[in-house]
Amino acid sequence: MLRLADVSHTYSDGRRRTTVLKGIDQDFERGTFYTVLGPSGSGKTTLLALASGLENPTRGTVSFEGRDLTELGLGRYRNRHAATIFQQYNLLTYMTALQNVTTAMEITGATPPSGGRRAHALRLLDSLGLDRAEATRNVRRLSGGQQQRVAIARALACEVDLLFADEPTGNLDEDTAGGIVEIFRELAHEQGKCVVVVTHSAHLAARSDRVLTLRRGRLTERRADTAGTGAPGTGRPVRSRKTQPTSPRTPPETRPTSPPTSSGTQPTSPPTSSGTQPTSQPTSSGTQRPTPPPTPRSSGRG
Ligand SMILES: Nc1ncnc2c1ncn2[C@@H]1O[C@H](COP(=O)(O)OP(=O)(O)OP(=O)(O)O)[C@@H](O)[C@H]1O
Repeated sequence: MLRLADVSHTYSDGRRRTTVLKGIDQDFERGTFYTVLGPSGSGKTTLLALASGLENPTRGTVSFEGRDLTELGLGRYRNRHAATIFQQYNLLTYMTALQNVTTAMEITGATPPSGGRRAHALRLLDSLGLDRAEATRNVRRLSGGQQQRVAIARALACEVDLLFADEPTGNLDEDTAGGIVEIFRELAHEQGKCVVVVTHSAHLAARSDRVLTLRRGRLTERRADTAGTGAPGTGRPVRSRKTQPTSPRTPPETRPTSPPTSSGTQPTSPPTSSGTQPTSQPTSSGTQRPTPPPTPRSSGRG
């Protein structure tokens, strides 16, 4: 589905050049939940930025279903196929949860399967455990875990095949984080999405199908028997055997250990193409990653 072929990435900072990723070859498949581990500064966020179409690699190709993203167009790819959930959610804090979701649908031109955008957004939020009162509340008055679920609903509303998340449980308590991880598993195993999550959490990695580790610019895969849920020794994803329907499900309504901070809710700008991406993304070095401007669809999904 998504292929990184001989991908390298070098940042140039004045006269200094830092090669963060070195010749990465990796396929990401449908119906699979991946986690990417690695020490701080190893390039996990950079890898996510390239895979999610926020940036082009300085060498190599990223292709979606056989088409190079530069040929497909990064904006088009993000609009139609990939959504990113950021650690700080990047919600629009002057809006309700519902408005955050419907605005993303408007920007990306996502067409709801039935009913209007509002009804679809309410259904999505409900399936993630946010009732109507919570859905119509300003997002600043929601807990960290609820805001995270709004960010997930917003990504899902754009009906993409690929879901990327950067440290999605970093600010959450154990129960809430566990609920979010189960949502990722269901999205992969029951809705056939490809979910790629960057994390420092060994617990989260243990719930994923395939665990990739980034170290010194190289990506390696840990055997599934040490990852927790994969078939022992095969490294292959394990499909969920659950029989109950996906929706509605209700993740735990616990609050984060620390209250949501303003940084967890302050967007730097309105959502762009996928409805989930800010115009710039802070990096570990404190600099801003440039991201392209929004490219709204002219018509329905194609
Ligand atoms: N825009 C940039 N310009 C220059 N260097 C950058 C830029 N963005 C990131 N880097 C550098 O690239 C390296 C990898 O950064 P990245 O954010 O991808 O790492 P990470 O593994 O996600 O780190 P963390 O786990 O701390 O979030 C770091 O050394 C960082 O300083």
